Amino acid sequence: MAVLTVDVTSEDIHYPLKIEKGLLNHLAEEIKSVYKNKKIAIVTDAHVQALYGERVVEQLEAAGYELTVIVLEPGEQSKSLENLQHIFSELIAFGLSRSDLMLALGGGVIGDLAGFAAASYLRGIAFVQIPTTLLAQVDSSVGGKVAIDLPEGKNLVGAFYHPKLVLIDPNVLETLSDSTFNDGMAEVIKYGCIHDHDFFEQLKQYQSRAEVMAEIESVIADCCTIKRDLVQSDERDTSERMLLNFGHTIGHAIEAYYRYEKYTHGQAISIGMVAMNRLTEALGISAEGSTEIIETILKQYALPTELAEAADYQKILPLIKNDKKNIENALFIVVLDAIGKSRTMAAPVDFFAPLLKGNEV
Ligand SMILES: NC(=O)c1ccc[n+]([C@@H]2O[C@H](COP(=O)([O-])OP(=O)(O)OC[C@H]3O[C@@H](n4cnc5c(N)ncnc54)[C@H](O)[C@@H]3O)[C@@H](O)[C@H]2O)c1
Ligand SMILES: O=C(O)C(=O)C[C@@H](O)[C@H](O)[C@H](O)COP(=O)(O)O
Ligand SMILES: [Zn+2]
Repeated sequence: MAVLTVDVTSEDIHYPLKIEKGLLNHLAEEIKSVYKNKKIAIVTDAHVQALYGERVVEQLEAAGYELTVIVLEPGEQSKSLENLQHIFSELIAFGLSRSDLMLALGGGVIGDLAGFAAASYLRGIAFVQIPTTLLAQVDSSVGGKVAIDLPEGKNLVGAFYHPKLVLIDPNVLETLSDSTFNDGMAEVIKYGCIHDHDFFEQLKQYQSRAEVMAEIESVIADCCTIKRDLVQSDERDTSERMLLNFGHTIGHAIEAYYRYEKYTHGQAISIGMVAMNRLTEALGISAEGSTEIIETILKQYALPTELAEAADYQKILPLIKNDKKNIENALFIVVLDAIGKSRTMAAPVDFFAPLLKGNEV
């Protein structure tokens, strides 16, 4: 088992990320290591419940826990205020107290939503993340960003609230659809872009999902290590942590513009990374030819690199004003000087203007 620890010493927060094939089969002993009471509320979605719900419930019941399982509709639209209210009502009906536990079993949608419910229910209860998508195993379960979406923008209401434990079992990735696996690859590729050229080159060598899966534990550990280090140096997202937002300024606007229906998070940030780098390459900030290299690797994972409707670029731009990286009226963006080397910068007022012409830079 690979164990990484997240230490946010300024907040006295320390928790392990455990990565092991088959970890889901000895779940109860892992939960026992961080939780001594009886009641656990499991939040999951219908796909994950059908695949893994019984296995999780059987083990926890056999270990003597008293459970309730809250099952939500799969998909981004579930990361909503309505579902937050629904979860609170279920927790109250179950009589979950401040000293009890919530377990987030699912992808990034479940982790973000249940995590925010845990952060705010009774002003905060303990929670454990069991991420079941590649995206959640390499990114969303680590670092304590929890949130819901609003029609006005992604993750606009949330908190920094860390789990007590993150249990990552790569075996559960076997049941992902190709498209959901590829969503996770968009964030994996992001890590190469922002931080590690060698890692990016390694990703270029993989010819298929099976080849990635053959080395999945180290791929997950490499991504979690990059994220853990950035989170530890800037938990509240005011400096280095913002680098994790490469491609997200445009990506989040795309998701919101299409009401969280047309593009998944992974697909939207794939388009966002390419659009952002194309703009900065044209300005001479990013290395010549880097956009094409990024586009090529994203296409290897069947990720979109352009909006289906080029005219829509101009329609998504107004949503960028709601980006959380903005300071007063200044837009803050993440740019690559080269693949593997990123920084933040204040964007000039007309920075996004070329997109208004339909993505012709
Ligand atoms: N908090 C963070 O730091 C952070 C980081 C990155 C992304 N996110 C958020 O994560 C969300 C996207 O997460 P996602 O891509 O995991 O989407 P998701 O949670 O919607 O999961 C995608 C699909 O996979 C299904 N699924 C989950 N596990 C499965 C399994 N093992 N086998 C088969 N099907 C399975 C789900 O039911 C769903 O249909 C977005 O809301 C994004 O904003 C948060
Ligand atoms: O953890 C972070 O910090 C990230 O930016 C990781 C992103 O991949 C993730 O999508 C995150 O939810 C975006 O956060 P936001 O603050 O831009 O909503
Ligand atoms: Zn993301």
